[in-house]
Amino acid sequence: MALLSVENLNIRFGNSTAVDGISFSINEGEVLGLVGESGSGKSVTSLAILRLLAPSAAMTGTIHFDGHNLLELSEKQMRARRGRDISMIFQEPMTALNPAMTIGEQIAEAVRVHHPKLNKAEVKDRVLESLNNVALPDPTRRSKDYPHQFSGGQRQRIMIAMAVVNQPRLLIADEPTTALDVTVQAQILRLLRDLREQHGLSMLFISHDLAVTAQTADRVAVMRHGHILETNTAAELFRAPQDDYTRALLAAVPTMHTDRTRPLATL
Ligand SMILES: Nc1ncnc2c1ncn2[C@@H]1O[C@H](COP(=O)(O)OP(=O)(O)OP(=O)(O)O)[C@@H](O)[C@H]1O
Repeated sequence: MALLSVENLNIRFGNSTAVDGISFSINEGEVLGLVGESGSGKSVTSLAILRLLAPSAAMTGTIHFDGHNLLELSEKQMRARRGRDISMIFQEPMTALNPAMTIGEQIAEAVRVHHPKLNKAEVKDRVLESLNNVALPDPTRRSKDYPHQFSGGQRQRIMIAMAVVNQPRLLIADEPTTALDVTVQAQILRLLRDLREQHGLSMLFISHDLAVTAQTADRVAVMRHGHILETNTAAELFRAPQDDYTRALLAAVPTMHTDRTRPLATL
């Protein structure tokens, strides 16, 4: 059975439709990529899963997670799931991190919200373990530092540590590497792959970049103007794209295997 199953999800803001009857599912341990241009409805979809959209958003359809329709849960029931069963990371870690608190305190707070009975030493152990999991160097000392004392890539690691500290079953990663330079981007993608391998984390990986998505996801859903145009394994999508828009996205992907000695027309 799918861990997450979105069926016929429709999201409107007043008269404008942001998401128009989309369906997709994520199996246990699977990474689904959601790829599409700006404004296609990717972020709105992820916020709907966490029930974090403004009350002005009108939603129909179902979002089943672990057997429950999230759209029918009370706010209290949803709060118990956010950050514990389902976590999210964003493009810009500074929006998720509090600049006035040390990173250790912030991750500890994320632990205590869902595990109020743990004592101080147990919380501290979990904080250091999560910083170890994301390979932040010297976690004991650095947990006492503030967000601005880290590089962009380190901040992204810290946000990931905070997102996975309670061992969620689903991680929603919304453009997690877009703001990073290419080398750091590759390191963060590797980290996400490692976390998935080591902890069986399921993931919804959102990006406008098909190449990055294909490196990370098992299956990819291509989204445009609030619709999902096609969903396929990353390999099949590259081999035999079904939709013109997917073909256009693929044409924009630089290939490592291009033989530059051949004239362009024969490629
Ligand atoms: N609070 C809101 N009120 C009204 N319209 C909104 C609101 N949030 C999003 N939208 C609209 O919903 C549509 C989908 O936006 P969304 O942010 O999901 O796109 P996206 O694919 O994530 O793009 P980006 O990569 O730029 O974040 C857009 O047309 C956007 O203007």
